[in-house]
Amino acid sequence: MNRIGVFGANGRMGQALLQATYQDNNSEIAAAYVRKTSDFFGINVGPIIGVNDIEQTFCALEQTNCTNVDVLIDFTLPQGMLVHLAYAVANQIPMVIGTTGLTAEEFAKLQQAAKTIPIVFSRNFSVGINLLLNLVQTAAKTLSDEIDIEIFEAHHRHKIDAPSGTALAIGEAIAEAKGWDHNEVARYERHQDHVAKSQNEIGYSVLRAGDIVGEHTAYFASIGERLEITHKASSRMTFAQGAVRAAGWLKNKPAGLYDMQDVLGFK
Ligand SMILES: NC(=O)C1=CN([C@@H]2O[C@H](COP(=O)(O)OP(=O)(O)OC[C@H]3O[C@@H](n4cnc5c(N)ncnc54)[C@H](OP(=O)(O)O)[C@@H]3O)[C@@H](O)[C@H]2O)C=CC1
Ligand SMILES: O=C(O)C1=N[C@H](C(=O)O)C[C@H](O)C1
Repeated sequence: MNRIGVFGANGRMGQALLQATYQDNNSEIAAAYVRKTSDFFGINVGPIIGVNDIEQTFCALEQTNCTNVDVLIDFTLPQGMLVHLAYAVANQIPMVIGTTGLTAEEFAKLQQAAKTIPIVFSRNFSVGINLLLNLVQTAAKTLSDEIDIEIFEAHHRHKIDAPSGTALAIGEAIAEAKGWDHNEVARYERHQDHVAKSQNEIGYSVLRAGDIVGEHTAYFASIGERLEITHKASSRMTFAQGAVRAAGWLKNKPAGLYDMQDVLGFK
């Protein structure tokens, strides 16, 4: 059994991760971590995820009874993730990370940690998006440089980072296929520009509304035709099951930075 510790266990993804771990035949919930200040601290996990045959309570990292974990999973916020990462490094525990919105400095810390522990970091753990990352590279390589490339993403009203980690991963994959520096071609803002778009740019647009789980479209448009490659997630269980799969894959891997494409064998 892969004994999994879930950080941010009370969050939207945290609860989905507990469910996915519980449902996976090769995994079990070893720890459901919340902040000590959380309303969930000390209450039973079972009723929260709709099962009655587990006895764990939501616990805090500071507690010694939250140990004996094979793999840690983090879908929180960058600030929390870095604290959790330090704990994983100090205790030499492999880690699966889905937290998005990292700065370059925060990502550099993750890369540094991966020199001592194995880490799977992915901005989207769904199979579909990981296939889409390959499809957009094929489109970018095949279509002429005169094509306009734009990325649209839509998420629920609570999401705080924008563009989404997935949208940026799509843009970076396209830039790599084109041989462009993503930082130079990414265009996040057109408000009050009053200039037509230039070639060799990747424009991002963002929608936040209601309970949208996650939608992404890459547009490749020229005069007379347009290719749109779209992925729509309708359940967070898709991401959670991918992360639990990654945790199983990671368990006995050497230190290094991996992603979901490695887990799926797409590379
Ligand atoms: N890679 C992927 O496939 C996916 C990634 N995500 C990403 O996962 C992250 C979480 O999303 P979601 O579940 O919707 O968010 P929620 O707001 O529902 O949950 C966030 C969780 O993180 C905890 N948290 C926040 N800050 C800290 C901190 N400083 N220390 C410890 N814990 C902290 C919160 O605890 P508290 O309640 O106490 O504030 C909460 O449990 C986001 O970055 C999102 O983009 C989401 C879906 C898929
Ligand atoms: O915050 C979310 O909900 C999601 N975040 C990830 C992202 O930023 O790309 C993945 C998914 O789209 C859901």
